[in-house]
Amino acid sequence: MSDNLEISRRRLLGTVGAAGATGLALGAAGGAAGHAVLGDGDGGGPALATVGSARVPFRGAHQAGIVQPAQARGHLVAFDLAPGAGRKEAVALMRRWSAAAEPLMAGEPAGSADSGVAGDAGPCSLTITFGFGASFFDRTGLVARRPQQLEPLPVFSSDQLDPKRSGGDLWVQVGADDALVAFHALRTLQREAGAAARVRWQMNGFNRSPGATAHPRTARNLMGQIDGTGNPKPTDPGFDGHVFVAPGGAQPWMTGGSYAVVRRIRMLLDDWEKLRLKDQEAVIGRRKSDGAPLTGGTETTEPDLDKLGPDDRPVIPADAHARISAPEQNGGATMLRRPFSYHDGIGPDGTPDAGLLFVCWQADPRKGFVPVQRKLDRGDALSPFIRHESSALFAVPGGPADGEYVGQRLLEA
Ligand SMILES: C=CC1=C(C)c2cc3[nH]c(cc4nc(cc5[nH]c(cc1n2)c(C)c5CCC(=O)O)C(CCC(=O)O)=C4C)c(C)c3C=C
Ligand SMILES: [Fe+2]
Repeated sequence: MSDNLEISRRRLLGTVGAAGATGLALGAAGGAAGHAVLGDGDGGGPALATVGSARVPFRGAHQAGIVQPAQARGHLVAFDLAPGAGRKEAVALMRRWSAAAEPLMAGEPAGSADSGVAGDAGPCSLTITFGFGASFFDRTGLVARRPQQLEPLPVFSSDQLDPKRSGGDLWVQVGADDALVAFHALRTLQREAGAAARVRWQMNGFNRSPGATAHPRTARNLMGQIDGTGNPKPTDPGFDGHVFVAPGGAQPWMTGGSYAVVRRIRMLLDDWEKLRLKDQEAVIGRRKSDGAPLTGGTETTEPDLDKLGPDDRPVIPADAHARISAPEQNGGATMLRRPFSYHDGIGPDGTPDAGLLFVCWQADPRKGFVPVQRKLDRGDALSPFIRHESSALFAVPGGPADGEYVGQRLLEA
């Protein structure tokens, strides 16, 4: 491998939160965390370089849709078990969902009744991830197996949460680099839910499409910022410990699993876009153009939090979002952010309902999201420009072994 290729590979590895990474990055990052992306030479399919052929395995130590780069299209859907449905119905549902998810992620029809919507497409990096909310354990009589990590998130002073779009017994995250493939997976799973579960809320998101930019740079959000730079990398020594539940915990069925915090965060774009570029950059503490810290360098340069400007004030302001949320400022609290942007239309007053479907992954939300959000809630310069509108927390079990369905170790232990 030439030096240049080596450098670009390392940079690509740093873009785990970005859509649009190449097959090289997908394979390398996935491999580090127990996943591989299949393509070229895999059964004589199309070339690895095409978006359609990238495939993420359904089985493995961890579920898919956590360490892979966030896809161009995402659907987040919470279901509630139907009245009267309990553990038996939940077992049957997870069996059906797993039986459908495995072929779909391989780019194959989900049984003979497949609608054919994704018929001409490859897997397109489709991932389907399943999680359980705290209420699932009450509904199924499994309270003794509810992890302490699922204790309700604290109420934050800036929360403006809609209960109808929060919580849920079950959660499905669908991501794909093609909108038809993503829709097809979502619709198939919704049909498979049958009478056992009903949709509680659904959120649809997007990211940059693979190949849209030649820059191997982290993706931008709808405020225009490069978002995801500080994410832990699968190649970091402590990555697995921060993101995945280690063996030997109080709930063995969660080994290899992770906890997903989901927040629908509206961006108050009319107010944000009125700010001058300099002020927007001060809110985050990074340059808008290339994501570099205000103390200089490139996107991957460490911010110098102690550096003072000519006015003797910190170059990265005390209330800058990236300063306040950094692990070093929060006793090491670390999470893997894997968001989708959303746009749900423009209100009668011309205000866009747009923002971030913030999804973050950690081995324990009490040591990841919670302390960081507590701090942001107290004095983040970004707060006047965002609004947390819904919230949910899910236990996402490890990936299924051969012959298993997702959640079997919880439901049948
Ligand atoms: C509680 C966790 C966080 C919420 C909620 C959150 C919302 C949020 N963030 C941005 C934009 C950016 N965030 C950035 C960094 C960053 N944010 C969090 C946590 C939350 N953000 C962390 C842990 C970090 C990394 C800090 C670090 O390691 O230094 C950045 C800077 C670039 C980057 O590192 O990603 C941006 C930009 C928005 C717009 C938003 C809500 C809508
Ligand atoms: Fe952030």
